[in-house]
Amino acid sequence: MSLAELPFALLPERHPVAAEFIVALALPPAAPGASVGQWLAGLPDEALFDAGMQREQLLDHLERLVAEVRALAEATDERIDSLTLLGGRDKQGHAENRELVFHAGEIVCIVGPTGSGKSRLLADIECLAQGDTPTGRRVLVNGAEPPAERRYAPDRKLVAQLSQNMNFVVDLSVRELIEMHARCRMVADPEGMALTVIACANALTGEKFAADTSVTQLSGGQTRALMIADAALLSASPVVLIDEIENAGVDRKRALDLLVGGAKIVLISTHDPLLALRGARRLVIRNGGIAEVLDTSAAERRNLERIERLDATLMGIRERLRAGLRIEETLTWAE
Ligand SMILES: Nc1ncnc2c1ncn2[C@@H]1O[C@H](COP(=O)(O)OP(=O)(O)OP(=O)(O)O)[C@@H](O)[C@H]1O
Repeated sequence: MSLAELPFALLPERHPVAAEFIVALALPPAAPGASVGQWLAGLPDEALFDAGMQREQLLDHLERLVAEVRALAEATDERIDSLTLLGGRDKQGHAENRELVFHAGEIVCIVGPTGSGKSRLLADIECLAQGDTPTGRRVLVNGAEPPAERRYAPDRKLVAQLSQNMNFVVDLSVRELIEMHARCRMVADPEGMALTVIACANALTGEKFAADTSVTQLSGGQTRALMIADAALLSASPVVLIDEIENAGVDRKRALDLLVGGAKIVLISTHDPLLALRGARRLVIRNGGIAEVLDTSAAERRNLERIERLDATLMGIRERLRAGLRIEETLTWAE
């Protein structure tokens, strides 16, 4: 059925963006039972004049809007089961000689000294490098070279990157911002989704915030928590890259659980043992190249449990300091 034949009453359900466009132009709704074409034919000239549109142009506009929305939905719904990283060369030009495959639901950590090339590796994945970055690495999607439009069209990005700083250029409430994102993603219930994302973000951070808080008033930790919850629940990107989440006042364990729950590939650059040992494996970067790939061993997993207990004790001390209490008892680390 063409758009002109569609009953006008079905427009909000079938093509919500087109329905919103009509509301935004302040055009009057159709008589009961009318199709979109009949509505268009019956629109008073002055309403069209006020909207700055001609009759034929309006149908053309609506049809293009519907087609674009459909193309966008098809592009972002494509499943990513794996990313393959084909090695390039380190800063000295030595070949990496590696082929690594990352699967959906996997956490991969990237460790290495300052300046060794961790961010470069994330950037190679972000731009789906094809031998055209300083490292010469290549990235395959589901085992094949990604088409060029994948790399360059911003609305078809596979990768959501959570960077260290997030500056908001608009002054919206948290609820408005996330609802806006949900609408762009064509989520069925944007209001409900916004509340879910906010509740999740609040579960990740010690300092809770209200839905009506302005985004510019969020602390660093709150912003981070919001971006993580948004990336986990609302982002269509099947790959999430994180450049450090330590020291941001975020519950890192929960954040990772949330992110991998959505069958995403999570790559995280970190020196935090809590995060580095939670991944199935970690890439050791030296001198711009992947020097080693370490699978997390059984002994390391056992140590992770100890480190988690240590971290819980430290968090408890932090909470007490925050509450203005003294820390005077002799501290012991229970095993
Ligand atoms: N294989 C490579 N060939 C050439 N240049 C490289 C290579 N890998 C990294 N570099 C360059 O080295 C510099 C440092 O790399 P990068 O910023 O990725 O380090 P980092 O490990 O993230 O550092 P930090 O921990 O301080 O954030 C960058 O300019 C980067 O482009």
